[in-house]
Amino acid sequence: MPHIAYLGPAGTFTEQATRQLTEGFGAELVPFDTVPLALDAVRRGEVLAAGVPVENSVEGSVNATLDALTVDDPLVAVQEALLPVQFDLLVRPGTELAGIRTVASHPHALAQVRGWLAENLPDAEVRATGSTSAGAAAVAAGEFDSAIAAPVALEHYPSLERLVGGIADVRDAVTRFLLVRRPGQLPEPTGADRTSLCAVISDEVGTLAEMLTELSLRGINLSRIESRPIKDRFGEYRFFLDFDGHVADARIGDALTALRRRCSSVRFLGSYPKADRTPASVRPSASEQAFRSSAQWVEDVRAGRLA
Ligand SMILES: O=C(O)C(=O)C[C@]1(C(=O)O)C=C[C@@H](O)C=C1
Repeated sequence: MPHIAYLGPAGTFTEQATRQLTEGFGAELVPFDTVPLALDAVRRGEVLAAGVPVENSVEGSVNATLDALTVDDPLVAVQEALLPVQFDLLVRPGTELAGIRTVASHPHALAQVRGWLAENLPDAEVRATGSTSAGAAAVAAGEFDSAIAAPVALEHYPSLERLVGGIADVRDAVTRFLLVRRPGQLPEPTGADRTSLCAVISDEVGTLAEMLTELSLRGINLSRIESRPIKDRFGEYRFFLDFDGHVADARIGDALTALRRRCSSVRFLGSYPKADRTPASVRPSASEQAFRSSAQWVEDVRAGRLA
């Protein structure tokens, strides 16, 4: 039975997403305290894959995940899931809103309920934990008065109760998760795929614009660009790009070839089916057929088959 890592303990949104991503595999899910630890277990081959959060529609990128994907041996995403997020306020029985002095949760969760906390628990001290369910576990252990947790957390902490449900400053908030593995056979192209990569470019006039032009010239839709500091040199950044298409598609392969030439370094982070299954729109000049016939034409010219 394949073992799959996730950000634990049991009852996180990541666990829920990882169950969805591995449905039908008969996988055993293994909790880790942090995303980097989960990814290291994949690198060492202790687990087959890891489910990790990458981005939230309210709070943006999960930087711990992005950073952990750029260090050590490369890993690639093979599947994507989108999960709606709303939170419960969990407490020990008998606790009332007025008696809450501390509220614990993952920083990304706390950021998504900032408005609710300001209105309902203005005097409570906010404490960051490694995950939403780590917050719930700490409340069960008596360390904090309350936790902002995933609705599924209650199943795992039966000594707690839901004081308030459906908490969210933004009603339709969504978090995006990836299933990440060691490099190997890529998922088959489906026509509705996303490719992710991370590129470091030199600090010179126009390099970012030129990198993006390589995509737009080939009609490739960029769905996300994010920069993170390179860390060991001030003022230098790595760019995370997500765009429509699969590395097996001619236009994507052609764009990656160009990026590899232009950038100081490029790390491929995977080509995988998009969770929402919306097909990529491909202009006629960027179609497989257009790439094939023009490459054939160049070959014919080189071989002297055309005048
Ligand atoms: O703590 C959890 O439950 C997680 O799965 C992490 C995480 C995140 O990193 O964004 C996942 C979804 C929610 O947006 C809040 C927290």
